[in-house]
Amino acid sequence: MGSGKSAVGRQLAAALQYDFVDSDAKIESVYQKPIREIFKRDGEAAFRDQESYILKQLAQFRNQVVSTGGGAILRSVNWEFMRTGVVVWLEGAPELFARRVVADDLSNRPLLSRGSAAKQKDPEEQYREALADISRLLDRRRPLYEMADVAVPLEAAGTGPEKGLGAPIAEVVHRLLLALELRLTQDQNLIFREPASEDFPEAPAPIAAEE
Ligand SMILES: Nc1ncnc2c1ncn2[C@@H]1O[C@H](COP(=O)(O)OP(=O)(O)O)[C@@H](O)[C@H]1O
Ligand SMILES: O=C(O)C1=C[C@@H](OP(=O)(O)O)[C@@H](O)[C@H](O)C1
Repeated sequence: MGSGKSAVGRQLAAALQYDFVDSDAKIESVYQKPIREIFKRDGEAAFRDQESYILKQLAQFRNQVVSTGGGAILRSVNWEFMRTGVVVWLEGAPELFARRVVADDLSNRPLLSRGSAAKQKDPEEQYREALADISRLLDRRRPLYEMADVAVPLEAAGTGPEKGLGAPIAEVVHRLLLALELRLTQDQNLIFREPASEDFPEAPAPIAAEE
């Protein structure tokens, strides 16, 4: 949430001459509803089913960079799909993510609980609330993010996590490519993992879109 998965993923795909797919955007186009509506009307569990279903479809393809939602790590079945590729964690401080999502668009981030009413609040208050929500999510999820194949730090050179200053997107892509190269010299198998097949575990059936 605000780590830059979409922004970095898009530039990484361009550098590699791969396709770029944002799984949240795919969910919105397949189910014809904004993510916030899916959460509001159908609930988080329905969203997670749709997310698993889309990740399973995407796992059939090669030569692509997939930017997932930040909660894709929550279901173990999703790891089977994501691990048909190399899983990257963009690792940063909650302060950095909170600053970005407040500057960006809180209204389409339903897990930032007070996001829908946030537009009326002053930026300092929005930041404090987003920071509390993101810190809580990160604390719970950190052990899952740590399962990624490659971790890329987002802090700008010379600043600590407490300052929360982010490196520019191009610098993050550069770090990612270097980390990937290093990781692949340690473990060639990462790119020779079994191709997607019919043997995949079933993704939960997504609920049908209304209307
Ligand atoms: N390295 C970066 N430096 C500055 N702004 C960034 C960087 N990465 C992302 N952003 C901005 O932060 C916001 C959230 O980025 P986004 O790619 O949507 O994150 P995510 O997909 O992880 O939720 C966007 O406005 C994006 O332009
Ligand atoms: O962290 C999460 O559980 C979620 C993150 C969102 O994606 P971003 O990480 O791109 O904001 C989106 O998938 C949904 O709101 C749930």
